[in-house]
Amino acid sequence: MMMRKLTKFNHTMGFQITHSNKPKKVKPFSCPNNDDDDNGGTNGGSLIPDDVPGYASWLGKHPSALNMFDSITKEAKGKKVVVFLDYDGTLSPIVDDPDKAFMSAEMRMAVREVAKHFPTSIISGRRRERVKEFVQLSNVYYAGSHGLDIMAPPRAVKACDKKGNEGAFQPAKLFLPAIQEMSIELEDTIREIQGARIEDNKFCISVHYRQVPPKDHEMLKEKVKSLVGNRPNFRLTEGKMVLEVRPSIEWNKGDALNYLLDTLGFSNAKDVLPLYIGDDRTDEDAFKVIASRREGFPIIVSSIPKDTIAWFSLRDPSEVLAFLLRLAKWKKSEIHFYK
Ligand SMILES: O=P(O)(O)OC[C@H]1O[C@H](O[C@H]2O[C@H](CO)[C@@H](O)[C@H](O)[C@H]2O)[C@H](O)[C@@H](O)[C@@H]1O
Repeated sequence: MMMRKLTKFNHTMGFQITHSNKPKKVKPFSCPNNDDDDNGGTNGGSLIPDDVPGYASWLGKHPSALNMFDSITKEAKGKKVVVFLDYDGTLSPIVDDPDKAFMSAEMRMAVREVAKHFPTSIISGRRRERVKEFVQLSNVYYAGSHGLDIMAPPRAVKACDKKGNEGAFQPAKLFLPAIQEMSIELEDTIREIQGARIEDNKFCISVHYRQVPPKDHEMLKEKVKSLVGNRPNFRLTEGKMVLEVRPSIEWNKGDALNYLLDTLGFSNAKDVLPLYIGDDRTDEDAFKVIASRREGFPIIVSSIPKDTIAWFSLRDPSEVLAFLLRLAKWKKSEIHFYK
């Protein structure tokens, strides 16, 4: 269905699939034994994405959003574009130490420019405050913990806690004591595993194994799965060399996207065009929402072929940067044209 729509869209727009003019050198995969992990644009080396088996034909199904740019803006003309961005692997490269996943100054400038022209939100698995520390922008909205902690526009206050977090929408708040207990149990569970670490993301907990010797990966996963399997209040999702322990409520990045569209005042708008850029499995929930709206653009960041329902792709954060800069430039030129 999606492919049919994409094909029709390409046809209507006279679109032609080509590779982007990006520098060819990218780095080898740091973790070759994890099928789901791509290089996130960080590792130095000689692997060329076009040489990755299956990448060229995958790109045929998920064309570069840079090559599609003119078609995207043609579709966006006169509509209200709303931008949603993931953080890790999208705005910042994947690195070994989660505390060092810094965003470049160029990327910050690009996001700031985009946010000047379009309502822009960052939806991350991390705790909301942490993402804000990394991003350091006041003109974007932040959703942390995979959308379980959303700071929406002030006029759309849906929840207010007594600790002063006025305006934050936190649908899993009642789970907080249980999450804190779970965090302690997880620490105990992984204590003996070399390189394993816990990241407390407030409404969810990440168990990182990027720095765990490969021989111990399965053992770590088994231990965490068995702990979480015994706690009906929790569920487990997997990201890039990370297990994400989340409260078992039906709420994901797709729901967060809908919530933000709603609070931004676009719930009934016919001419709204959400654009979501993300690299990880949890971003697929947001892609799904856009796909079902039949308006907007789900864009995956990946330099290896992977299963996705995103229509378009960008190879790594450097292509995300190029795309965002073009988007801001396009809007500026439009404003100038109509003046
Ligand atoms: O939704 P996201 O913003 O993409 O968050 C997903 C996870 O991202 C972070 O982990 C990932 O990036 C780290 C830094 O590059 C990397 O070391 C790790 O292996 C990746 O999985 C974050 O630290 C996690 O808490 C998020 O769940």
